[in-house]
Amino acid sequence: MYPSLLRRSKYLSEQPRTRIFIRLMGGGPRTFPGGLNQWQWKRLHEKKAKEKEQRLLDQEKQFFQARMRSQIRSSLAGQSHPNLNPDPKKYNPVSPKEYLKALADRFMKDGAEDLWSENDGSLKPPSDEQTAFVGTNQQPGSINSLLDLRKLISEGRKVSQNRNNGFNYVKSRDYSTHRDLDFVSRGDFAKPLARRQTKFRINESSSSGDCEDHGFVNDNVENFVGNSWDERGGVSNLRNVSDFMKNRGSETVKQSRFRRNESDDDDDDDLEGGGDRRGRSAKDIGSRAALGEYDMKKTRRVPLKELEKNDFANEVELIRYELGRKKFAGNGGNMEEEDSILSEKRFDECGLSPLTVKALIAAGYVQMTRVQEATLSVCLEGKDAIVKAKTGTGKSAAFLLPAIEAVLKATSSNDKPQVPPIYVLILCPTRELASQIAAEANAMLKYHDGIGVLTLVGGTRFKDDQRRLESDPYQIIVATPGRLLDHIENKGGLSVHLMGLKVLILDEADHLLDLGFRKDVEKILDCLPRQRQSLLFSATIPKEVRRISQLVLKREHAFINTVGVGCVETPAKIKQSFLVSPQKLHFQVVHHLLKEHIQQAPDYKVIVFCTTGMVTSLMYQLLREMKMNVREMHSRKPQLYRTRISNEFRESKCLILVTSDVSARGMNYPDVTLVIQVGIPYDREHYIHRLGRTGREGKDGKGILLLAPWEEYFLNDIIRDCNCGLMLTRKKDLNSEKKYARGICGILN
Ligand SMILES: Nc1ncnc2c1ncn2[C@@H]1O[C@H](COP(=O)(O)OP(=O)(O)OP(=O)(O)O)[C@@H](O)[C@H]1O
Repeated sequence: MYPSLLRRSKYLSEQPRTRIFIRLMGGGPRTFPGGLNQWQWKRLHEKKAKEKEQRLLDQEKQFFQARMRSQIRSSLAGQSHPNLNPDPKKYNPVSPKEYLKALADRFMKDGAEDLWSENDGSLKPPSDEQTAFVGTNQQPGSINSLLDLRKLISEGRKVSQNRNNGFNYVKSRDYSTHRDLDFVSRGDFAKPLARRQTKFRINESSSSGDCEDHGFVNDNVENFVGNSWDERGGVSNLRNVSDFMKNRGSETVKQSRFRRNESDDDDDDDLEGGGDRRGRSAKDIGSRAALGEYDMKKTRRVPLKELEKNDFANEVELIRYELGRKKFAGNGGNMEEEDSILSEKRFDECGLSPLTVKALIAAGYVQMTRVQEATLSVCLEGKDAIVKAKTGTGKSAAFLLPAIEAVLKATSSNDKPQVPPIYVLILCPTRELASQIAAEANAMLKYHDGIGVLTLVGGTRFKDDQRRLESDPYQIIVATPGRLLDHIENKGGLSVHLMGLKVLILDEADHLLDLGFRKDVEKILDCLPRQRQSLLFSATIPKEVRRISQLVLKREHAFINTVGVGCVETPAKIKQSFLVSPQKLHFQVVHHLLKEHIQQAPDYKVIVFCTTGMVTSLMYQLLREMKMNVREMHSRKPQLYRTRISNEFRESKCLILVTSDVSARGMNYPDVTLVIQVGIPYDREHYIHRLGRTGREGKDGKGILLLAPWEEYFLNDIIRDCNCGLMLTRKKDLNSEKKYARGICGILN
């Protein structure tokens, strides 16, 4: 094919609608209905979508105008309009233009400015008062400042909706607990706002014993209180309000701020914390009141896009989850118990086969975990789903159980295919994880005869795989993408077996859809039947992955998120801290941390993550020289060695595993007491997954992130984007502690 054609087809295949079409047509059509070419077809759809949005906006406007007319009529008649606020002094109505702007905010997304027409008034700069509220460094009159203002209005509106709209209640639930302050204080953005809160949090932490076990890190926590945020340049980092707004966490601050404004006027000043607020309060600008109570619409417009539909499903799941939590709290559960991963529902209540339930009980599973409860009903119905739940909460069983049920259903049907089909394909990123999942599946199949599970992973003899595939029928395959693709491309007949596939599962889906694996996964997908159920699971699902997930999932899929929108993504019981010290001292620091931990926890089990295989190997050798009980695991080691070490570490106590990221995701080593991450993790997701090797099943755990001074910026990344934990960025010059010259440490949650 010509290069330009190649480029074109690549671009087209990235366009969801066209891609689906291409897939349906098997290879991509040259012409589209009506004799249109690809580009005309694409433009036609874009135009239609725009027109639809414009129509909806027009409808909203008409609705508003009708409301205004009825309001004017009733005021002329001397009656009070039901939608008018009874206390006009308290809630001054805004002008229709301002209202329209706020209204347009509903369509506030990329390119929404196009929806504005001259009739809506020109895009004027915000008034002085508004600018004063929004921030300080904006150029008056710049479009950016206006957009920020709009965004702010819409944020305020959302918060006011939270109070009125049942669905949005869930989103705001965390603000109403003592976690408010954790949430608000998280991140640099919070510094100018919440010095008092931070002190409060520290005191709270110490009094609840949160910080007690942090060793030398915690010794300095009290001293941190006295330091100023400005030490780290945190306040000055926020160069302007755009930065502030872009910051996801800042939305949290805004929301919390509004919420507090609405609920408790007396506390406004404390939360606003100084110079940013003049004149108008948040209530005047952002809340429902700011819209003069004209905006009484209780139900939201029907979402247009698929993603919005999924958000709705997400909201429903959140409500279910929240109701469960409330019910539990109502039954006398306290906060501590609420952190348990288990729900109240038992496995025998959800329509699983009795033999599976028997095997689960034999494995010690009686009650479901929350993620299992949330997903099982959806998955058992055969729907596609993308599921996000914290590390160590039982996601593996959540996808294995519906997979096993699908196999049972398929085998019990009367169709007897000539080639024994593979009914379930589970893809995962690492070999050890594949073996672990296969072992768990086998445990659940303990009482089912004739259902086989096969792992296809790299590092083993290809021929052995082939021999096994030929000799025995396997209904469930657990594979890493590379090896599976080898089999598919090798024309060993695997593709034929895969034609009967019923369920495809991507564990650690975000990683598998990441650039490193995506090409292989796409090739595999091309060989699978389209009529199948697809399930995607991970503890982290960034937005981009949600979008890419459309590659795998059907249009009508469920998005189940048991983490909660905007909630901390790491298990609550893991105490996280960080340490910044010169890189040349890292080895000594790790050695010291390990010695200290071994003294504190006699049954220690520690994982030390290093950035590369070579560093892992070096760290292992040094620690071994220091007579520590240590093992190493990284991709440079042969598979047999890796499997042996993995099994040994799973069974043992009093052992240290030095490893690269091959152990970062999914590995379930029980009772790991400490995770040390040496050097900057690849990204925030890696940080979360590595940390998640401890504190599993709702147990306690500790995580320490050790950074070089030039890697310190990563702290801002995890604060800003991931809500990994509360970030008390207090830090302490450890010169006095000679061991870590110029070291800096702090508590992450
Ligand atoms: N219903 C249950 N009852 C008791 N224990 C369970 C239950 N479900 C899972 N577990 C246990 O919880 C632990 C964590 O499970 P699992 O490895 O599936 O977590 P995960 O959510 O997949 O974690 P990760 O995100 O790290 O992959 C395992 O030890 C598993 O045996």
